[in-house]
Parts: sequence; C-alpha cells; structure tokens
Amino acid sequence: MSSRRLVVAAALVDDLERPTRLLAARRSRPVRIAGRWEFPGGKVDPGESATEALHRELHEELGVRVYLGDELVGPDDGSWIITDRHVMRLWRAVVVHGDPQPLVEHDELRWLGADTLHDVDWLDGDVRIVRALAASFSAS
Ligand SMILES: Nc1nc2c([nH]c(=O)n2[C@H]2C[C@H](O)[C@@H](COP(=O)(O)OP(=O)(O)OP(=O)(O)O)O2)c(=O)[nH]1
Repeated sequence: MSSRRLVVAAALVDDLERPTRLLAARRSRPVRIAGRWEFPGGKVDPGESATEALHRELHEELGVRVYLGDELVGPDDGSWIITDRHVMRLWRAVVVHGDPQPLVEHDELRWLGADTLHDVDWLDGDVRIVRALAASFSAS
C-alpha cells in the first residue's frame, strides 16, 4: 500500500480516438513548482470518488466540463508515482463545455501537438507519463 496522497488529473485531448493535441498547464504556485508544466487536476477530498474529484478540479481550475475516456493505467500498482508524497491517476478526457482558462493555480495553458509534446518543462514525475501518452498520438 502506498502512503502517498492521491492526485487525479486529466490528459485533455482534442479527440479520444485519434488525439493530436494535449493540454498542458503551467503552475503559478507554490513557488517550488511555479513555472513547471503539469496535467490539470488535484487532490481527492475525503468522501469524494477519484472521478468526482477530477470533474470538480477541472471545473475549478479551467472552467470546463469534460467527458472522461479511458484511464491511463500506470506502472505503480496501476497508478503513477509523481513525487515522494503523491501518486497520480490520470484519465484521457475531452472538453464538452467551455473553453479552458487558467483560472487558479495556473498562469498559462498550451495545446501541444505530437511534435511539441516535450517542448515544455514538465514536472519531473510527469515526464514518463507524457512519453507514454506520446505513443498514442497522431501527427496533426
Ligand atoms: N495536479 C497535478 N499535480 C501534479 C502533477 N505532477 C506532479 O508532480 N504534481 C504534484 C504537484 C503537487 O505537489 C501535487 C498536487 O497537489 P496540489 O495540486 O494540490 O498541490 P499542493 O502543492 O497543494 O500539494 P502539497 O504539496 O501541499 O501536498 O502533485 C500533475 O501532472 N498534475
């Protein structure tokens, strides 16, 4: 069993079947990770399911409603260890309502294509996740 705190996040793509773009979000806080890029999401609150928390976080952070596709199952008991203190579960998702905006915690959003997926400074724990996602990407 992991004692790490669970974080849930979305790989927001333009198309679940044939993704060509991925949304990356730049952290504005806390200082230790400000300027680094991540998958939008956050911690699961007590009493919430993982997917309830993800819908809530995406609405709070980006102002969007989403449809969740498949979970990107990770190598660490099905999840992804991202830091000493956090383990992440991640779902592919598409926006069904709203236009993503950096409302809280982020100061910039960027849609990355197959050839630019690695161009931003992803948080350390996210790099191998981006690599795994890249395998399913099509050139735009
Ligand atoms: N949302 C999100 N968090 C990530 C990713 N990659 C990664 O290492 N993290 C880290 C950053 C944060 O320390 C933690 C997520 O918790 P949070 O977004 O509530 O940030 P926080 O600083 O309040 O967390 P904490 O250090 O107080 O426990 O996971 C990612 O792709 N998305």
